[in-house]
Amino acid sequence: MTEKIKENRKFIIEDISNGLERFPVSLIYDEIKEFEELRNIFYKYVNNCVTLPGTTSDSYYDGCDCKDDCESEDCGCKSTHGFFYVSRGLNPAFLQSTSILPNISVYECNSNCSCSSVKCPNRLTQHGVSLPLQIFKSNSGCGWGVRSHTRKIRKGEFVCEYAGEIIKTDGAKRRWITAKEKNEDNYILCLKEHVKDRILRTNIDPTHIGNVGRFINHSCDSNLQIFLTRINSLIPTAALFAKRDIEINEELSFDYAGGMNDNNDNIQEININTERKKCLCGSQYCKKFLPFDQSL
Ligand SMILES: C[S@@+](CC[C@H](N)C(=O)[O-])C[C@H]1O[C@@H](n2cnc3c(N)ncnc32)[C@H](O)[C@@H]1O
Repeated sequence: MTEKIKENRKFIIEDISNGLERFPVSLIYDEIKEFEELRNIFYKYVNNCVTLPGTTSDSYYDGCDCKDDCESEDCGCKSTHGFFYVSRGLNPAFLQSTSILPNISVYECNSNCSCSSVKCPNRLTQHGVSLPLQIFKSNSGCGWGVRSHTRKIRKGEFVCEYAGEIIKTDGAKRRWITAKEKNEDNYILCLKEHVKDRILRTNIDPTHIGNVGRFINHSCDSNLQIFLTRINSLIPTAALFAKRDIEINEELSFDYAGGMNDNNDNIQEININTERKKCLCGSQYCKKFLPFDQSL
């Protein structure tokens, strides 16, 4: 990892992903101490989630047998699961339809498909970061944050996934309690999908092992939205897409609750019981506290 001193006396790591992402992910900071503190906690960059024993999913879904790179409506993946992408981004219709974690999953073409892994338009998040993302100290008081520092992001564009260790729920509970006891930040994202009468739960912990998504802060009026995508595994990927056009250097954010409404009437009570963290997003729609998963 190369570290340079810039003229304005800020330090920059040119690519914290060490070449794992298609685009370098830079990290800019003012004091060596800040980077050393980060490295004591976050010690491994990965570009996809890593599974621990007991959390793997061996089942695959079938692929398509397209020879035309999935142009035709007969594509097995499209006709079975639907088609969500246009112009190398998420169809804006899906972004407008809901602000909550939608009860749909995007199925991308996968290693069982015969289409081109490069040209097929039904392969997007699997290519990883395609934007000049930069990790920086946010002005909001929320610690590190993420922005796109040399180009705008257009509505529907894929930004990055929220990658980390996939852990079981009892492990997530243990880790959450330990972090709370040590007064450390919580990074665990719990995804819940309602499938028939069951809730499928996926816990992602990027505290120590993760990607750039780990540095994205919460906002009650966010510019990114989570969608679940599935590629080569039934374990979903938490993919972050732009909800609207985003300016250069505008801080990126997503709703940690996936937009699911907290019951505001109970917020004070919950705060007393669980010591929820105050939200610093500064939006006019701010719900005052960070979302909290009560099952942890
Ligand atoms: C996924 S991390 C985001 C990156 C984090 N800022 C960092 O410095 O590593 C989540 C943590 O960031 C902080 N955070 C994120 N959004 C926040 C917000 N709107 N208000 C206050 N703290 C926030 C909280 O400490 C939270 O546990």
